[in-house]
Amino acid sequence: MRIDILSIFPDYLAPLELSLPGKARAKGLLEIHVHDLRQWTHDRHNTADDTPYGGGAGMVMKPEPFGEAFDELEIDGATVIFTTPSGEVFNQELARELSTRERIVFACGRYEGIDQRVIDHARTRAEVREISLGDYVLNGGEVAALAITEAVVRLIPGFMGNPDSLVEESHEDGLLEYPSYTKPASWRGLDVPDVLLSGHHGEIARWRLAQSEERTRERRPDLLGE
Ligand SMILES: Nc1nc2cc(Br)ccc2s1
Repeated sequence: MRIDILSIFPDYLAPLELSLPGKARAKGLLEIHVHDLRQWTHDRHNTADDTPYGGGAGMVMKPEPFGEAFDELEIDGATVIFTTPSGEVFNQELARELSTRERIVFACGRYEGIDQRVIDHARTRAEVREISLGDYVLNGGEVAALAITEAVVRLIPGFMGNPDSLVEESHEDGLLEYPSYTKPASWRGLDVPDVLLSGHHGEIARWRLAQSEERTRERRPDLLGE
């Protein structure tokens, strides 16, 4: 998978140089390229935004820099993700879907958003998804691009050292994950549940499922359709 990220704050994406995606890069599974959108501006001030037609507060990101970036990056056939508070809310199902893509290009919005014609133009040459992290508003799309990238790349086959660790995660089976414990068996007067020390794998599996169902019902009844 190749990921390109367009932002006026490229340093914000620096965490992508850390270990998680770096391992995949080393294995040849993943390429990540972060681009400063201002390299496609040509005025003295490297202007990437302007006032909105129709008036209103705030600024809108200009279409020309994105258009030139799309041309140079040759986005045709890629999946272009616009991170935006008005997008579909990201979830594990969407992460799984995106992990199958060969090429993802993120266009990170700032200010009041990106000129609509950028999205409309992108749809003529690529798969476009408009994605939000949740029902809250950030100051820009970079944090969303970081989160989506991490959730997606860890699902790329061969990326995680132990693929089994992907199976029993929260949201993988529509439930929240059961509580986990490790040594010591007793800590500050708190003991590990006996069933986990029993060696009875069937009982352990039943206990873990019951814990997942109880935790999901308490914290996320929406995941159970309740
Ligand atoms: N939840 C989200 N908020 C925002 C805000 C901006 Br500005 C750009 C993208 C996103 S995704």
